[in-house]
Amino acid sequence: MPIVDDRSLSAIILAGGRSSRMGRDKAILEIDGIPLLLRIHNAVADCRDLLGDRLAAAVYIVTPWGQTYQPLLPPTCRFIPERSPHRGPLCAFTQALTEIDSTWVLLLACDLPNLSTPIIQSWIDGLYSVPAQSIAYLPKHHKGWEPLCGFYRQTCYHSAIEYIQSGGQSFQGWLKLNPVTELAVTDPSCLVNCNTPAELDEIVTARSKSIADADVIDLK
Ligand SMILES: Nc1nc2c(ncn2[C@@H]2O[C@H](COP(=O)(O)OP(=O)(O)OP(=O)(O)O)[C@@H](O)[C@H]2O)c(=O)[nH]1
Ligand SMILES: [Mg+2]
Repeated sequence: MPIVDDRSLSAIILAGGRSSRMGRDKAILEIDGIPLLLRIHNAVADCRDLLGDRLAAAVYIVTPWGQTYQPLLPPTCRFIPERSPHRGPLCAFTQALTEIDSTWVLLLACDLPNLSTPIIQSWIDGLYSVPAQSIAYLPKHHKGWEPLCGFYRQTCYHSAIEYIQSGGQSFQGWLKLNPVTELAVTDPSCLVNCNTPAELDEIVTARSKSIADADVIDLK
């Protein structure tokens, strides 16, 4: 696919995991009545820099279960049916890259309930100062990169496919072989993802508490 615009950006949301730790499909779990997949879709779809006037083609969901998720999402959202389900996030991402023609891709997991449009927008603002040799712009945590909540150049496809063809499967392993620029995150709670029922409870409790605290401040 030709690369159309040096500053263009689209988004890929991965929603093909087994949710084995959660015990039920995470993508459709609701927080405040909104399924996690729709939440993350809306957070990114509302960003002003997302492919500009080609917004309709800007958000892609990679999943084997498009028919289940389609009714939950706006009709502008595009689905990429997974050719080989359950081969893991790196394979799903690499397949999706073949359908993307923007220079940059924001890759997101479906279970990031605290990520909001202003946060993503502020990250996008830093994107264009990333050195040309970096294949990605990602937050860091103590164990390595946060691969499912950050930006990749579309051209990383070549290195990803080479890594997969040599038997690699892990994002961390692939990223170690490539230059990556750190995306500095001021509040790490925006990266929280929910893998287990206990983590989901914790997130829901923290959100209710912050709403209650905000109400108290309002009343003062
Ligand atoms: N399309 C696609 N997405 C995947 C695949 N494996 C994981 N994901 C997604 O990658 C993101 C992060 O994965 P996890 O949080 O580990 O989710 P998971 O694999 O469903 O959960 P566990 O089975 O508990 O590990 C989630 O959005 C998953 O839906 C895959 O093979 N294909
Ligand atoms: Mg997760």
